[in-house]
Amino acid sequence: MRGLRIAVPKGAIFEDALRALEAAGLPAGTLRGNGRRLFHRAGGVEFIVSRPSDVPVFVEHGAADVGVVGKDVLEEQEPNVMELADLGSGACRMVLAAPRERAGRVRRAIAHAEVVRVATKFPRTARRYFEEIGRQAEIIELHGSVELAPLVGLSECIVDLTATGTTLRENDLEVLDEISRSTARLIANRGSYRLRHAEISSLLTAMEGRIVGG
Ligand SMILES: Nc1ncnc2c1ncn2[C@@H]1O[C@H](COP(=O)(O)OP(=O)(O)OP(=O)(O)O)[C@@H](O)[C@H]1O
Ligand SMILES: O=P(O)(O)OC[C@H]1O[C@H](OP(=O)(O)OP(=O)(O)O)[C@H](O)[C@@H]1O
Repeated sequence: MRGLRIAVPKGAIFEDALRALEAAGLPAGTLRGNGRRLFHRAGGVEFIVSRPSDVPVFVEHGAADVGVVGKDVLEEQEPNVMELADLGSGACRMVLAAPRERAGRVRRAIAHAEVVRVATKFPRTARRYFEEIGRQAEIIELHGSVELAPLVGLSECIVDLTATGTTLRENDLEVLDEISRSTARLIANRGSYRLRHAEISSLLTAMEGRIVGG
């Protein structure tokens, strides 16, 4: 049987994921400075490096046994995987935001149940939020730089992640509402969790000892 295969997301939580895996005794450091290489085998385990939003896809289909992914992505995709642990890192908030000088107008439009245009990388999360508050929205899906949309009239507001607040501030956007909070999670394929139970639970135990706030 091949070694346990672990999906690591590139981007914002790449470095924290490597640190958590290294702290659990895995040779994840091999992924650092390894250029464009996406598949690594080291110390009896395998690592794949994917786009953050693709981690649950690899794990759900069993192409990876476990993976690290933001809770925001799990809430958006609702993949059929097991969520094993909150790693505490990658803390950010999913918010509704609008241009500062038009924030009042957008607030009133939502309060009066007018249809507002919302740009987002998280269409299901945005739709669910507007359903929960009983308001209507036209969702415009983007794949990045969402903050740009209300600045050029593509939308009136956005649903996006904020961490330090720098991106919102530099684009003169203001938070209207907090939708949820997110941190990085360790997830597992359901079949792998049964078949590789010993390996996955010892990884979980080793990682849990190092979890931020755990
Ligand atoms: N500024 C941030 N600070 C801390 N964590 C963040 C920040 N932005 C996003 N995250 C967390 O890191 C995860 C990956 O975000 P990142 O911005 O690297 O990927 P992405 O470009 O959105 O992914 P994809 O390419 O799959 O669309 C997010 O799902 C979220 O959980
Ligand atoms: O509050 P801050 O610390 O500024 O971080 C928030 C930004 O980080 C993420 O963007 P990312 O860098 O992934 O770029 P993207 O716009 O392409 O998603 C997120 O989508 C925000 O744009």
